[in-house]
Amino acid sequence: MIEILDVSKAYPNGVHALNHVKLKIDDGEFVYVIGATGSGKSTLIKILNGEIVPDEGLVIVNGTDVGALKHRKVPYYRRNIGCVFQDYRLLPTLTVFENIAFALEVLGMSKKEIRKRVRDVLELVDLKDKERCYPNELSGGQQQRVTIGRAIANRPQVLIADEPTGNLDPEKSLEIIKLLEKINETFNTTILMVTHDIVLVEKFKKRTITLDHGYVVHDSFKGGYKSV
Ligand SMILES: Nc1ncnc2c1ncn2[C@@H]1O[C@H](COP(=O)(O)OP(=O)(O)OP(=O)(O)O)[C@@H](O)[C@H]1O
Repeated sequence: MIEILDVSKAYPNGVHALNHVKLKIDDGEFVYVIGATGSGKSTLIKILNGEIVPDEGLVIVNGTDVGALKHRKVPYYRRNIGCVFQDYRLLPTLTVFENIAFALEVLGMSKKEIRKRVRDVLELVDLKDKERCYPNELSGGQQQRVTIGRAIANRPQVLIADEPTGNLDPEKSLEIIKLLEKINETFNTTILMVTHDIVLVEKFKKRTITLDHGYVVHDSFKGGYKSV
């Protein structure tokens, strides 16, 4: 479970990026985070993955007090948080197979386990026939599917996707959201997806949290809308 308890964050330039944010997200939920540019969405994600520490309040992810983590413990915490970004961030000199395998090698998995896991992941993201390709030989949608595969290869409990469809056309965006839904259903992974794509939000209805100037101004909670 993710608990964000009265979290505020201001940057040194005086911008209050988050103000008294309170949210509770259950295991296995699929949640959109929306809001205008500068409303605090990325700051919320950075606080969740331990990149920045809140000035006030607590962030508890699966029992871990993220803000209190020692610097050297953050990489271990992040093993449980898969991250996907708009700009894919694949390693250009590694094949699709190697990109996903690399994420598992650093966790110390055996070669045999890695091979099996990568094959399973490639099947899930429907890219078995592309395992020997390099990222620049793939379309944007395919690259994003590899990134998602890499992010979930070690079965994290939480997947954070920051504008995963930002560079894709509507058809490819649809594929990505369906893949995220499949991951959510197959592994019960909690998914937080930051998006500007209101068409997707309207079409694939899910709990939607709206930020405005660092405040949660709306939270549609499991179907019915509740204001905060
Ligand atoms: N490192 C930083 N230093 C100073 N101000 C920052 C920093 N990062 C973000 N901000 C400011 O904090 C506010 C929230 O930024 P944030 O990046 O969280 O918004 P966002 O909703 O993710 O925006 P976008 O949709 O454009 O990505 C903005 O006013 C932004 O200018």
